[in-house]
Amino acid sequence: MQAQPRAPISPPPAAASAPTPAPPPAETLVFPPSDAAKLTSHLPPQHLQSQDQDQNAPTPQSRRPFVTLTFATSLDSSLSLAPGTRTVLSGPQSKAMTHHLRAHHAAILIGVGTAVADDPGLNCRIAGARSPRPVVVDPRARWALHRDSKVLQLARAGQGLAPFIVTAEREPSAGVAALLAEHGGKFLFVEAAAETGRFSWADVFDVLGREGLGSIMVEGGGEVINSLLAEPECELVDSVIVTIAPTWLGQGGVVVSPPRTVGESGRPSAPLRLTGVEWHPLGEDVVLCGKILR
Ligand SMILES: NC(=O)C1=CN([C@@H]2O[C@H](COP(=O)(O)OP(=O)(O)OC[C@H]3O[C@@H](n4cnc5c(N)ncnc54)[C@H](OP(=O)(O)O)[C@@H]3O)[C@@H](O)[C@H]2O)C=CC1
Ligand SMILES: Nc1nc(O)c(N)c(N[C@@H]2O[C@H](COP(=O)(O)O)[C@@H](O)[C@H]2O)n1
Repeated sequence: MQAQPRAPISPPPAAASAPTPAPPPAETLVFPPSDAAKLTSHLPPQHLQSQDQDQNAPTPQSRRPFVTLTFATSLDSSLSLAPGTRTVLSGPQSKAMTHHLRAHHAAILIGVGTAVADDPGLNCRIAGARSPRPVVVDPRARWALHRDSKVLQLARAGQGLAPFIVTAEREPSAGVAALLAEHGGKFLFVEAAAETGRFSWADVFDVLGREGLGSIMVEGGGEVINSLLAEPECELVDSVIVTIAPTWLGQGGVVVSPPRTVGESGRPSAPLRLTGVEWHPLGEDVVLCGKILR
């Protein structure tokens, strides 16, 4: 076969004079009402779905938000092929379902591992739907957010919101703080455990509740999901919605597998189970909805 002519390689623009790139072309997703109806009972109550739902309240609300744990996984429970790698698992219909969830939660939360690996947009790309507030859990403030990060490009284009970064770092980068402020985002401070450097999820959700965010969809990645599925943190999860794609990613991926528990006999026991389960086929994927059995 004849080789295709290669596109000419243009020199990279000089850093100082580089114009800010235009936001990525807007993608428009459609999630049919007949599919949306199947999810209604698994969504947060309507009054908790939008940001600042308590804006008229005299004091900031402190009630803990409704928490949905939602992610896409392979048949071998992998979120991605390897740490630091973005892997497409959802087909077009289940991707649209995820964006429907984004439209019906006040915030979308990821760990800094995902922010660094994916440079995600975290907006809702269903026409006319609102976008959630992106929240990045970044205890050491290591996410090098910059003007060209996708989430800020989308915020400038009016296609999404700037992130709130939850950190334990008392003096995060002034440059990042200024960039966040310019776009309507900010750092939120939470104390981390001295021995582990980890937050308690209750503290994270409390601080988000006080920001008026009444519902949070937690998207990942692996460490965030596994720590939230561990006892006693799993008590904070109200709804679980998992897209299962008909593919195996093989060994070495970022796997969802919470810590094992040991039963009274001393033998390993299953740590968690879902109840009230529904399975909804969407394209070639299946979407599993349920609640953690208490
Ligand atoms: N298929 C899907 O639906 C999704 C896939 N992914 C994939 O997952 C992968 C990323 O997963 P992973 O590497 O595990 O990273 P995570 O996104 O889970 O981020 C992990 C980091 O977040 C911080 N963190 C997490 N939990 C806590 C806590 N309780 N307290 C304080 N800090 C916390 C830590 O930062 P620090 O190290 O600085 O202490 C930790 O290293 C990527 O490949 C991404 O593409 C992500 C989301 C969804
Ligand atoms: N639902 C779902 N399906 C997949 O196949 C995925 N890889 C992910 N990943 C999550 O979505 C984020 C990307 O969001 P944008 O498209 O950039 O807005 C990514 O960071 C993961 O959190 N999700």
